Amino acid sequence: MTTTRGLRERDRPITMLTAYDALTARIVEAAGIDVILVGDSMGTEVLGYDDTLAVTREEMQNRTAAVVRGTEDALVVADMPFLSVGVDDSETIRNAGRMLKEAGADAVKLESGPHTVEITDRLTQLGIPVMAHLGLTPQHVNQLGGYSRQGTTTEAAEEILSLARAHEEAGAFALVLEHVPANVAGQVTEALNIPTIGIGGGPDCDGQVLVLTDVMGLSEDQPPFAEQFGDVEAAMTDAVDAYRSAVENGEFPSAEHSHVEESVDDLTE
Ligand SMILES: Nc1nc(=O)c2c([nH]1)NC[C@@H]1CN(c3ccc(C(=O)N[C@@H](CCC(=O)O)C(=O)O)cc3)CN21
Ligand SMILES: CC(C)C(=O)C(=O)O
Ligand SMILES: [Mg+2]
Repeated sequence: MTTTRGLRERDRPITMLTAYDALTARIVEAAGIDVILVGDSMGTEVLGYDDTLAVTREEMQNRTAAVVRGTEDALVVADMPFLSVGVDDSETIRNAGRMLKEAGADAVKLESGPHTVEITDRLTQLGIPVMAHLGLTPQHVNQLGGYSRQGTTTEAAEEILSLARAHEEAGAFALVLEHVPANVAGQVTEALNIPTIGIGGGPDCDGQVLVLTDVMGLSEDQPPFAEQFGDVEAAMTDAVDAYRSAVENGEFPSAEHSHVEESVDDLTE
């Protein structure tokens, strides 16, 4: 079993992948992934929203509970959705605490910035492990104007490094680095003791994370840093199409899927 402490002691890259329900969590755990992130990417990937901002705490908590039910002992991290963190501290603590207490998550992830240093410290002290997240933070899409690469100047990279140090100091157990240059992610990784987990951050992070639907070939828009490792959409389409045509052709259900009960008389006599 992977623990938030044990993550640091791996001798190979950490693997993290998103899952959004018991079904996908069961598959991801069985495939040997170290950490399951119930990402707020759920909003665009399975709930049909245009971005992640509309996702609610209830939705994230319900899906986190489903992921926990679908796994045996995977390390499950619940992503805190837009405005479930930061409005005020007691609300943030309650929202994060419910992910552990009610949904059974092992840790929470917050999209980080200067405003999350203190709350990361507070949550950690209360016993809620925090995964930090710097670089591209998609909940800031309205300020960023898109999902562009972050930390592309020395000044911007220094800001990421300084926030990374501050969150490590505040007690974060790991740091996601999203869509930053590989040399920036590499230097941040070098400077920290906690593990970094990159998504679009190059090979020098301590681990990697991707969105499950990108990996499986089930997403409508794939970021440039993602890789499609399978074509599950084609497999699902084939199965649905085969079912539809078998029903339309009268091939399904066949005798083996049907049962005739001889003891029932002709009902129209
Ligand atoms: N399927 C999926 N995969 C993800 O990795 C992901 C999501 N959804 N939703 C939430 C965020 C959004 N992410 C994204 C989405 C798009 C780009 C992208 O296309 N970037 C281009 C265009 C940048 C621009 O808008 O200016 C790039 O060249 O950087 C990057 C990250 C990463 N996350
Ligand atoms: C891409 C990962 C890091 C994430 O935050 C998500 O899936 O919501
Ligand atoms: Mg997220």
